Amino acid sequence: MSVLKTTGLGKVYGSTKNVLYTALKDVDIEVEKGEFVGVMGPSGSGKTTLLNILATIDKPSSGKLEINGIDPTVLNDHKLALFRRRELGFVFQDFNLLDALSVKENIILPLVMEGMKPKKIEERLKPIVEMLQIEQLLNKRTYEISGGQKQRTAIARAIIHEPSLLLADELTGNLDSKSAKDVMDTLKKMNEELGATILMVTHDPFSASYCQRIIFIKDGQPFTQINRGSSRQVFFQQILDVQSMLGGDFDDLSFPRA
Ligand SMILES: Nc1ncnc2c1ncn2[C@@H]1O[C@H](COP(=O)(O)OP(=O)(O)OP(=O)(O)O)[C@@H](O)[C@H]1O
Repeated sequence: MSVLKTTGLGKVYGSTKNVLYTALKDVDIEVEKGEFVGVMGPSGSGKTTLLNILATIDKPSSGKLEINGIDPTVLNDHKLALFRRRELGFVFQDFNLLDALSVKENIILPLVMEGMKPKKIEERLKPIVEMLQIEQLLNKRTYEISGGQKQRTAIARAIIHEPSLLLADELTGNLDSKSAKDVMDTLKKMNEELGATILMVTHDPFSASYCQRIIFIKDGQPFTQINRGSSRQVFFQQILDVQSMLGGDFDDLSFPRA
C-alpha cells in the first residue's frame, strides 16, 4: 500500500518581476508503507520545495499529491490542520522543541492536542522513550540536554501520534558525527521496529546510507534512484558515486565516514 504518491507534481514560483521559475516538474514519487526513503540532490535541485509540498506547507502548481489516500491540497484550513497533525510527523535540523516545556511535555504535545487521556498518553510514551533511550531525561528542560538528545526527543514527538508519514529535513545537520550516528540508528529502529514510514531529505551521504532507497533529484525532476543491498558501507559508496555523477554543489558533506 502506498502512503505517499505524487503524480506529475510541479511547482512554478513567480518573482516580483513576473519571471517564472520552474522548481519542480513532473515529479512521480511513490513511497510504500514501512519504507525508509531518502531524497538527495544538488543545491537548488528542488528538495525543500518538494518537502514543503509534502508537508502541506506549500501547494503544487500542477499534478496530484496523495498521502494515505487523501489529497491534502483540496482540504480547507481547518481540515488541513487536522490532517497535518494526524497524518504527518516532522523532524527538522534545528529540533524545533519548545524551551518552555520539559522533554516529556514536548513529546506528548501532539497527544495532548488530540485530547488523549493521561493514562493512555503514559502508555504510548513509555515504549517510545525506552526505545529512544531518553527515559532518564523526561523532566529536564530542552536547554539541559545535548543536541543528539534533543533530536531523539524531536523524533519521539514526531512519532508518538503514529503518523502515516514521518518527514525529516537534514535532521543530522546540527550534530557531531557520534550524535548523528546515534540519531540515524534511532530512526532506523523506528522504521524497523515500529514500522514508521519515513521520507528524509538530506545532503549527507552518511545519513542517507541508512535509507532503504534514495531518490536523487536534479533540476526539479527525479534523476535516478538506488536501493540499498545488505551493506550500508557499499550503499554509502554508491551514494557518493551518484553524487559525483550528478555534479553540482552537495554542500561538501561528502567526506567518507561510513
Ligand atoms: N519562493 C521562491 N521564489 C522563487 N524561487 C524559489 C523560491 N523558493 C525556491 N526557489 C528556487 O527554486 C529552486 C529550488 O529551490 P529549493 O530550495 O527547493 O532547492 P534545494 O534542493 O532545497 O536547495 P538547497 O539544497 O540549497 O537547500 C532554486 O533555484 C530556488 O532558487
